[in-house]
Amino acid sequence: MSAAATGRDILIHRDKDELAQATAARLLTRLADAQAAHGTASAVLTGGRNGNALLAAVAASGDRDRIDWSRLDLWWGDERFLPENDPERNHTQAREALLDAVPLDPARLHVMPPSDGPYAGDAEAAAEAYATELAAAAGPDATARVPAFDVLLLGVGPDTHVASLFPEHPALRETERTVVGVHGAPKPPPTRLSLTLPAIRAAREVWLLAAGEDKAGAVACALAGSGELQAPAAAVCGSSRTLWLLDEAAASRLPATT
Ligand SMILES: O=C1O[C@H](COP(=O)(O)O)[C@@H](O)[C@H](O)[C@H]1O
Repeated sequence: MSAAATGRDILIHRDKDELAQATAARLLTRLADAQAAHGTASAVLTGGRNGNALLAAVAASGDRDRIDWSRLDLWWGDERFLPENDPERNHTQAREALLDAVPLDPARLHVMPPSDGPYAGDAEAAAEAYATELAAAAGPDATARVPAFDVLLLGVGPDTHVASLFPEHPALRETERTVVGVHGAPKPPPTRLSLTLPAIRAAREVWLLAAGEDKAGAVACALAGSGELQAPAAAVCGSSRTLWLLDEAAASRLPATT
């Protein structure tokens, strides 16, 4: 299913700070609604500049305790395969931005394995372990081998990558596995773990974040209907909603009719 198949919404905020604050408010509302509807909520986090800015805005929000943090499952869309606590790991950066400041249930915090843990340098084994954890949480009735996440966040890279799915990379062609080891990534570090397109598309809502001039070409290219292999951001969608959250600089090359 392509992103075009489910349609998409595009919201443009003035600048990166307004984008982060408005998205934090939107995320807290979405998760509070999910907890009201089915007791728990689930979100998939993204790293990178916009992902970290969003988490910092949640941390600073006066509304952050509108959600019950102990009934929130947090997953990762991708991770840089580095030693535990490495400052370049997405999880390390998220801890600093938000996670250490809120009362999460450690059993609901689903961290992708580091490179120095039990999988010692074996990204494939680490990916398989995370896929097993996802499948266990999906439950026996799930149509996919991952939970139907309430919100899955994706930062859009300047080359249109999302999670650790890079243009023309073989990981983009994966149709069976839900998590893969990514080797030879063009952005450091070269070895990463990533959800695959089928796992991402199982989410109820997929939100793509992009701020800044350096993202304008990627946003225009993905929203112009580029091929999935050329522009991974064009390949993702949620089963209920696909929402692009931009600032004016990132939206500056979109045609006026978008
Ligand atoms: O390396 C990564 O990059 C992307 C985008 O990051 P940005 O700094 O260009 O916004 C991010 O979404 C991904 O999680 C991360 O591993």
